[in-house]
Amino acid sequence: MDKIIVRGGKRLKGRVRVHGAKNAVLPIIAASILSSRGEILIRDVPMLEDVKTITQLLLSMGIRTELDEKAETVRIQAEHVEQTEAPYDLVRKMRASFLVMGPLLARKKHARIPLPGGCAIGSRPIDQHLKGLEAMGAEFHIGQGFIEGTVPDRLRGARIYLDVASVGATENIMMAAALAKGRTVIENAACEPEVVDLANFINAMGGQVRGAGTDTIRVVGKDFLRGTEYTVIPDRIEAGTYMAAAAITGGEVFVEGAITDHLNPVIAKFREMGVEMVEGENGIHVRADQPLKPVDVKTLPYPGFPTDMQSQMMALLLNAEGNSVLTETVFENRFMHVEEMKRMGAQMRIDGRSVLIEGGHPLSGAEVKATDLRAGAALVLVGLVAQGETAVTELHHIDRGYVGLVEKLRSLGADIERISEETGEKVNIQHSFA
Ligand SMILES: CC(=O)N[C@H]1[C@@H](OP(=O)(O)OP(=O)(O)OC[C@H]2O[C@@H](n3ccc(=O)[nH]c3=O)[C@H](O)[C@@H]2O)O[C@H](CO)[C@@H](O)[C@@H]1O
Ligand SMILES: C=C(OP(=O)(O)O)C(=O)O
Repeated sequence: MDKIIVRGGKRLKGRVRVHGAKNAVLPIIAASILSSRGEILIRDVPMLEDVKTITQLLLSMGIRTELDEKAETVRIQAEHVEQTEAPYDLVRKMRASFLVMGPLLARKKHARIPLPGGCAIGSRPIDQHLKGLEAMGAEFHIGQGFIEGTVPDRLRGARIYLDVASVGATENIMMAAALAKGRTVIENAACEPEVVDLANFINAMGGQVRGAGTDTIRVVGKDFLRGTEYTVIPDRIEAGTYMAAAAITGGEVFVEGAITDHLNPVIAKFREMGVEMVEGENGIHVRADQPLKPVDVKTLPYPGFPTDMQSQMMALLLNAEGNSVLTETVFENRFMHVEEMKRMGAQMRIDGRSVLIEGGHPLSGAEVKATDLRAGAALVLVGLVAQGETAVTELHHIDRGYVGLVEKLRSLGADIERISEETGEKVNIQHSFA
């Protein structure tokens, strides 16, 4: 097991490049299963553990899949899909594995996938995925920890109203609808940029998806989809994390590749806190030379403030001069990092779905554990300003979603390294990706 060691007190300065979006590339790779002709080439693929997991999943189905780490590409040839059962070992590592359900049902009329289960941030049910797919003619049977879906005839288009604007359910239904017979309408659909990216990818394969990015998506099913080349959007959450790193250290950083439109709610809150945010040609300049002001924040589905930036925002608010309230409305249990931050001197209290934060108290380094992916990044952010040394453990969470976090922060001037707990030696994660 590795840990990240960070010694606080450095002001970050420079330029950092944002990689492709994890939450866009995972559904895009899953959607490749829909293509029965030609080859798919996906560019700007972040070489993350989650990407490795989903490509292994495709390989386990007999789909030709090749990751090129240097070129940051994935090539997929899905003419033959030999296996429609997903191994538990892969699904338990990553909930997004469930995104192969829609494509498999559409393409092969069968899928058997281990139930993804709960996780650190909440129970995360899949009822909306199933409701949508059932409306299109799929039948489900649950047993022995698996969910098995079958399609007696061919999936057919349907009108589906989602009770919650779930990102994953919208994506699963959209993918299934792309090969269904007739027209599907998804109402109360999720509007996240990653949903739009998936729709664009399906269209690039010859699909017909309209309205992605609004709450009503219309899909006309096609008889087949074909190979294409596609470039994934930049990761707005990774961008937001580096924006927070600049702001928390009173630094000045150009976050290259960040798309302002995708980050509006985050940028607005940073500005309210007194951080200068200037849109550049291909990114955002962040400059923080004033004390941070406290603000209230509530997470919401897009275009609201993203839940995936909640813990990083908390790190920032701990350093604001005054009290803030941070409310989480998307997941019911996404405050696991609060106790870890308290170990570093944070003064805050959970009150139902909100956290009352008293900013401005001194923070000191401690050994803390990443309780989920974004919580891990947030603890590193606190470490950047805490006095002394912070050691962040349970790095498998961080590795799911950040390419070269340590290297990128170090290039901005942070005093940070990753060491192996067994040998005490430095680890360069970019070389440890198999
Ligand atoms: C791989 C990926 O893209 N992950 C993102 C995706 O997760 P994911 O797609 O799992 O998140 P959802 O949008 O589905 O979940 C939002 C809320 O809806 C609830 N829900 C969801 C499905 C369902 O069938 N029933 C139901 O009640 C969930 O419990 C949660 O409270 O969107 C989340 C919300 O922006 C992000 O935090 C995750 O980073
Ligand atoms: C919660 C996240 O991802 P996942 O849905 O894959 O767990 C995340 O990216 O912050």
